Amino acid sequence: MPLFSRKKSEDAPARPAWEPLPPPPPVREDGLRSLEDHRDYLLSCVNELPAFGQQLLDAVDLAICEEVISPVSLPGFDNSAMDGYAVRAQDVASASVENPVLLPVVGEVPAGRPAPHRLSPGTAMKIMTGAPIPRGADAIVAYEGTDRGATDVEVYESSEVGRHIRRTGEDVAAGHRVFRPGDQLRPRAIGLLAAIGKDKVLVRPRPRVVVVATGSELVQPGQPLPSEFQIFDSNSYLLAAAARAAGAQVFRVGMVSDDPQEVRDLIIDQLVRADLVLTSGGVSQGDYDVVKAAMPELGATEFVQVAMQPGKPQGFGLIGHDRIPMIMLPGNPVSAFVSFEAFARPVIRKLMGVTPYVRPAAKARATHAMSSTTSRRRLARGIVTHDDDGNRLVSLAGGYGSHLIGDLARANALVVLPEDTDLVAAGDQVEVWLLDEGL
Ligand SMILES: Nc1nc2c(c(=O)[nH]1)N[C@H]1C(S)=C(S)[C@@H](COP(=O)(O)OP(=O)(O)OC[C@H]3O[C@@H](n4cnc5c(N)ncnc54)[C@H](O)[C@@H]3O)O[C@H]1N2
Ligand code: MOO
Repeated sequence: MPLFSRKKSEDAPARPAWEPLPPPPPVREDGLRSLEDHRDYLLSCVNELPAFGQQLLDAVDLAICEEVISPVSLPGFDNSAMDGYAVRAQDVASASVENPVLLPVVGEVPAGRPAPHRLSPGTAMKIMTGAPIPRGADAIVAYEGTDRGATDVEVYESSEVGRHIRRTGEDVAAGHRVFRPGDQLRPRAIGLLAAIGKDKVLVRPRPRVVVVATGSELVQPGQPLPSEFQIFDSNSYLLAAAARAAGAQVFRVGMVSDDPQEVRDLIIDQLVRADLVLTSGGVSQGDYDVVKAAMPELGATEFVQVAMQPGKPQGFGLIGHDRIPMIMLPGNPVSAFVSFEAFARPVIRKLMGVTPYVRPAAKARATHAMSSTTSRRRLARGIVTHDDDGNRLVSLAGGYGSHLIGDLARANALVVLPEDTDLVAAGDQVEVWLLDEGL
């Protein structure tokens, strides 16, 4: 016993009283929270990132936050769809290969310039694709229907009023709304914005997502494994790649050991550049479950068990004074990925303002029996194919274990096996989350 001992409260550094998390949804009688309740709770705890003006090419795939009314018509003026001659349809009505019509060529209109003068009856004017139709002309004859003459042209085919003429506003009318807030700017949309003369748009930025893997057993890929009992860190790559595919700007920090102070120091350093922090590992019941041990000191946190397999242990927090959202995923690689799909991807999409936040569910016919787990939703790894009629079929990509990253890599879907069902029979329809496009 020391003679003098200081009071405990003086020893321990004062722990800031973090503003608590919003009230979480209640757990079920078995102590688990449903997948939907947990996902909706996380979504309710994050806000869309503020919008800012971006150059067009930096806005690809982002959600626009303004209504865009086209200030111009597209096309902006009647113009030619072909290189050829502007004529009056009635002047070439009788033209054929046997009986060509001969017209004097009275001028030329390149793209970007007006016609030199009005087209008089009985004459032709050379015209290039995109050039404005001269007043007096009402049809185009393409070069291929003529002898391409420079001073006079022999026309071998008839035309009709409007042939090869692209009309003002037939694509987009001036004053028409071309985008509304929330639309995601795919490359085609970027093309339209440029076509109506916009060089900047108001969009929500890509969320900056910091990815950290925890675990003293982890070794950086590319380095030698110091012992046969260590493993390469796959989760930080898996999660970074998935976050990038979801639209985030990713900072893969890599690995940190199971030392709580090291984890805290690293997270504090990273908060400054994060809109979201994703970690893997250290959220279960183990003696070294470092994330669970370290993070409550840095913010308001919650560790909960979700009624899903894999992905049961989950952590969430609003960290630091800026309350940066942090999703603490379980360490088993398949658990980390499935949890990313269920929770982190919707959150990233909400930060970006891109809807729907959740992947739309699809259906597929099971090609063989699949077993669920009692009271937990099973998200099995599946391979979706199509039958001859184009209907979706799904079979399992290997086993149910949450360490089977080889099977995960072969899968293109997650098969949702309900908690109230023990067995899905061959031929039954099941819900699938399609992970790749075009399935
Ligand atoms: N007594 C109990 N033990 C466990 C429970 C439980 O309820 N009671 N839950 C199990 C479930 S379910 C899961 S999921 C895991 C989650 O554990 P942690 O989040 O604490 O993860 P770790 O223990 O750190 O790692 C689990 C597993 O994954 C491997 N791992 C971790 N990080 C990586 C990485 N970056 N790259 C590749 N592999 C990684 C790690 O080596 C472990 O094998 O807990 C169960 N236990
Ligand atoms: O729930 Mo854990 O994620 O099964 O492996």
